[in-house]
Amino acid sequence: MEQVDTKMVITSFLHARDKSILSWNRAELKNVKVNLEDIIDKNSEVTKIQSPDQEDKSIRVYLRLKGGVPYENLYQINGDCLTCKVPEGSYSTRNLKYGESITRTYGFTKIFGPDITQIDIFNNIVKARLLGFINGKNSTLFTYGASGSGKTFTIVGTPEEPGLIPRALEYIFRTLADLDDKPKVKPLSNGTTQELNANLLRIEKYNKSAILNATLIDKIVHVKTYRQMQERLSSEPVAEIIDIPNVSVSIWVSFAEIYNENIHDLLVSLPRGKQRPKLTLGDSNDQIYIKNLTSVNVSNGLEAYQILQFGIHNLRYASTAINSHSSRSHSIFTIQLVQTSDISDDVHISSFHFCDLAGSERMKKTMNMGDRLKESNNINTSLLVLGRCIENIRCLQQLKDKRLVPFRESKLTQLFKRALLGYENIEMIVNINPSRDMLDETHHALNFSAIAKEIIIEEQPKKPMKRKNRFSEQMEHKDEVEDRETRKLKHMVCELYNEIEQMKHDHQKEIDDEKLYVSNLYKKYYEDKLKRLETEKAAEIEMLHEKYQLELEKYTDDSVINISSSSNECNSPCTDHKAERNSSMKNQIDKLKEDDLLLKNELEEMKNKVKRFSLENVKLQEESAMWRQEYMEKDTLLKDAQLLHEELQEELEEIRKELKELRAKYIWLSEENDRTEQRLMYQHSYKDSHDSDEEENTISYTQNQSTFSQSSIKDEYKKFY
Ligand SMILES: Nc1ncnc2c1ncn2[C@@H]1O[C@H](COP(=O)(O)OP(=O)(O)OP(=O)(O)O)[C@@H](O)[C@H]1O
Repeated sequence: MEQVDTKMVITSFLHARDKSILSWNRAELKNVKVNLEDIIDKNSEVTKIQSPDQEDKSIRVYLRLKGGVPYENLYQINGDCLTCKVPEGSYSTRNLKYGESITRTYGFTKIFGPDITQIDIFNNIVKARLLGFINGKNSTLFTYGASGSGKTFTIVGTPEEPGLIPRALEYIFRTLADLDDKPKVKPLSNGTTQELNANLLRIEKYNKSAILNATLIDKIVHVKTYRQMQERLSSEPVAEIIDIPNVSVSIWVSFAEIYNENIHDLLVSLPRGKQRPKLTLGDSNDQIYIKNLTSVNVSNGLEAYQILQFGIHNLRYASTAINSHSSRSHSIFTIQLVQTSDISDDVHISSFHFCDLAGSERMKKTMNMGDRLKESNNINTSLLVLGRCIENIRCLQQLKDKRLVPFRESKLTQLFKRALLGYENIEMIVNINPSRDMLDETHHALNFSAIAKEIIIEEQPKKPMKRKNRFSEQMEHKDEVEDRETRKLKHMVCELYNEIEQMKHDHQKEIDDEKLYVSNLYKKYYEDKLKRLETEKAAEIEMLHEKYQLELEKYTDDSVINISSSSNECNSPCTDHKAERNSSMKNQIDKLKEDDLLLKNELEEMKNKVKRFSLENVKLQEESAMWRQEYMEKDTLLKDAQLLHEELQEELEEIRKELKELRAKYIWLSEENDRTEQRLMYQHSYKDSHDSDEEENTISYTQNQSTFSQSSIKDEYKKFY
């Protein structure tokens, strides 16, 4: 029996919180070293099996057992219950007396055994939620489990076995046939929307194509993989096509990761070596959101798949002793559905979050050091905070025990506060690796699921969100908007300049490539010529060879006849001469044979060379076609960018003109004001110098003058306009 180092196990689950997680003035919690195991032990009733009625109201928690690993005699599945036998020596039996063992039964919404396929998981867990999502409801799906238990496999999958996100995207695009590829509004991360005019739409498209064309090689691979995946998925039952009358629908996706308690945007293309900037959290009406998170409008499954792959490429993975490709961060992929009414100002946004949690892990098993160790601490701590939040919510809801839920102690729990409190649909897939080696981790995950399943969810009403009146919105944020717009415009102009520079560079490269292409054409022409010559030469050699062969045969026959006829004769003076001639002829024939062999070898070499050249040529032609296509795309982009640039310049010019006019008006009005004041001063001094009986006349005169001057100002002002 394997002896477990208890001390090591405790620290593995409950390592002290990393200082980076805490605010500088917040004290470390005292009970941070309490394990979920202890919570379970104290509240043994949490493992109770729920009635179907309770089941409907609480968080749906599913269990998936990893496939392809030895399934030992530790687990027993009875319907939706899993009975787990914990052998002696395990960390989970640390409080038991010698010889005792524990058996605990856990209830789940559904259990998926090791043979279950990805499509079964999708049909049972996500499909119904997607219909709710299309109907305007928010949903969140978590995958929880130890490192290497199959969370990423479940949520992303492989091209051969696509996971929940690619399937959900494909389902949405197959279900919503009429998508708006020119959306009227964009969902902002704070829950509000931004109206999209032609310019902003163009910027959106430009940003998207920057992601789609990030690297040509990846693009080709992703397009090919997607086509294969789509072919596979197309054999699965087709979803009913939903057409919502008088409503325009658009799909937006975003992708973020929480790594070492820092939030990063995964859909930003950065120059090589540049660090991904950290994003902060914002709070709008008690809804926590990630500020400035990129949201990309996607019009079809292929675009969505490419963007998903772009984000995955930016995710942090590392090799640990447990999983050679272990996610080191929590990743959150969000699909947003924006529905805008064609007949009113109504906008409704629904979100579906897929949250792939980083795997909980034991330091001893992962053998992590340095950066990996810090990552592990942060991962385990944020999962611990998640566990504590869930436990406290359960106590609040069921035992009416007033407890503070420590949402603020990790970014993950802050972000999903509403979902965890039961205000949104929430599903949890607990992945376990049923091998004996992972027993403690599995036990831990099962206990976590038992608490999570107790949380009660509330009915989610669909609230249409009224778009703000454009004028009032502008008045409210006039200064802020102006400021932001100017900054945005400046930034855009800079970016466009950079882009134009980049495109010039690319253009030059294209020209070089074209040159290469032309030189290849010449090369091919000369190669063909060479080939022709070689064939002709080979035929000539062949002919010569045959001729020599004939001559040789003829000569040999003659010589043999001559030699045999003369053998009986006496030694004539010409016998020696003939023998000499014979041997010289033989030498010549041998030499000719050698030459022939050499020529044959040369010919063979030539043939190989030609074969190689033609293969290279085909390759070069393919590359050239690819480059030409890319060039054409870039050219269109450049033209678009130039058009946008010109339009922006015109807009800027108009703004400058307006400002100039306003400044002239202002100067004219202030001068006019000075003149009126001078006139009035003059009239006052005139009044003082006259006696009282003239006073009334003066006043009326002054009033007349003043009225005159005011009306003349008005006239002039009208004239000015
Ligand atoms: N049900 C399954 N069937 C076949 N292979 C699986 C299954 N689940 C997981 N795997 C394989 O096991 C390996 C580890 O899985 P995966 O990366 O999904 O684990 P993880 O829980 O996300 O780990 P980490 O938290 O370390 O990122 C992968 O190679 C994956 O393909």
